[in-house]
Amino acid sequence: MRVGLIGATGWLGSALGAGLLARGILAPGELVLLNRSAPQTNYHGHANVTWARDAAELVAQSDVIVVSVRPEDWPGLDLRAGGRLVLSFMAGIGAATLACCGGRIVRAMPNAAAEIGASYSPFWAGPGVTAADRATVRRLLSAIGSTDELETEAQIDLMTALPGSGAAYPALMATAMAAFMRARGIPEAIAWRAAEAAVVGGARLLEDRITEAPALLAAYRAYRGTTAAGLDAAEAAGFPQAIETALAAATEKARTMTQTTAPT
Ligand SMILES: NC(=O)C1=CN([C@@H]2O[C@H](COP(=O)(O)OP(=O)(O)OC[C@H]3O[C@@H](n4cnc5c(N)ncnc54)[C@H](OP(=O)(O)O)[C@@H]3O)[C@@H](O)[C@H]2O)C=CC1
Ligand SMILES: O=C(O)[C@@H]1CCC=N1
Repeated sequence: MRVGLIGATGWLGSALGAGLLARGILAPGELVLLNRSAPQTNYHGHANVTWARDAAELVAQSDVIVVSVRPEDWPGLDLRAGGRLVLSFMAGIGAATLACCGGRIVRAMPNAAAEIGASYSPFWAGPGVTAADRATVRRLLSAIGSTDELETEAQIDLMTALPGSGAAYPALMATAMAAFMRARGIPEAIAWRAAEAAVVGGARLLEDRITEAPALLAAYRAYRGTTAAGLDAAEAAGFPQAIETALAAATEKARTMTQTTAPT
C-alpha cells in the first residue's frame, strides 16, 4: 500500500512519517511525501522515500492520502483524490468540504504526543468508507499511538478541543505553577523542576489509571491538609469552570470553522 502524506514535514505529518517508518508499518518505498518548502534528502533516516512535486503527482502515486496541512492551506491544495481513501487531520474542515476532493473521507484528531508515539487519535468515517478502509486507518494511526472510532462527525469537534490540545493545558498549568514559585523567590530552574514534579510526575502516576482520578482526589482530601486546602481554594476560584469554559470555547471554534468552510 502506498500512502501519500501531505504536510510530511509538519508537526503531525512528520511524527506520522517517522512512526510509520520506525515501526515498519510502511517501507520507505511505500511513502509518497509532499510539503510546501522543499523535499528533505534525509527523511527520518531514509533517503528512498518518494517526494511528489504537487498534490496531483502525489495522488497519482498513492492508494491512500493523509492530509496534514493547516486548515487555511486546504483550499490552496486543490486535492483531487479520485475515489481514494482520504484521512484528514485538519481541525475545522468538515466532511462536506473534504468530499469535494472526490475521496472516501475519514477525519482523525491526533495530538502532539504523536511525536512520542503517545497520541490518542479518535477518528470518524464518512459515507462509503469500507471495513477495509477502517482497518487501514487503524493501522496508520497505530504508528502514533491509539485510536477509537467515533459515532458522529460532531464528536470530532469535541476531540479537537480535548485530546487534540495535547500538552497545551498541562503547559498552561506548568507555566502558572512555575510563575508562582519564581514570584516567591525560588530560582528559575528549581521553579520549573517543581512544576515538572506536579505536572509530569503527577501525570505519570495517573497513566493507565485515569478513571481513578476522582478516587485520587478523594484520597488527597482525606488528609484535610495542605493539598485539600489548595484543592478547595482552586474549586472556589473556579478551576473546574475554567476548564469547562476553555473546552467549550475550543469546541465552538472548531464548529464555527467547520461551518464557515462548508460549501454553500
Ligand atoms: N499540531 C497539533 O497538535 C495538531 C494539529 N492538528 C491538525 O493537523 C494539521 C497539521 O497541523 P501541524 O502538523 O501542527 O501543522 P504544521 O504547520 O506543523 O505543518 C503543516 C505542513 O503542511 C505543509 N504544507 C502547507 N501548505 C502546503 C501545501 N500547499 N502543499 C503541501 N504541503 C503544505 C507544510 O510544509 P512545510 O513544512 O514545507 O512548510 C508542513 O509540512 C492541521 O490541520 C491541524 O489542525 C490536529 C490535532 C493536533
Ligand atoms: O490548535 C489547533 O488549531 C490544532 C488543532 C487541534 C489542536 N491543535
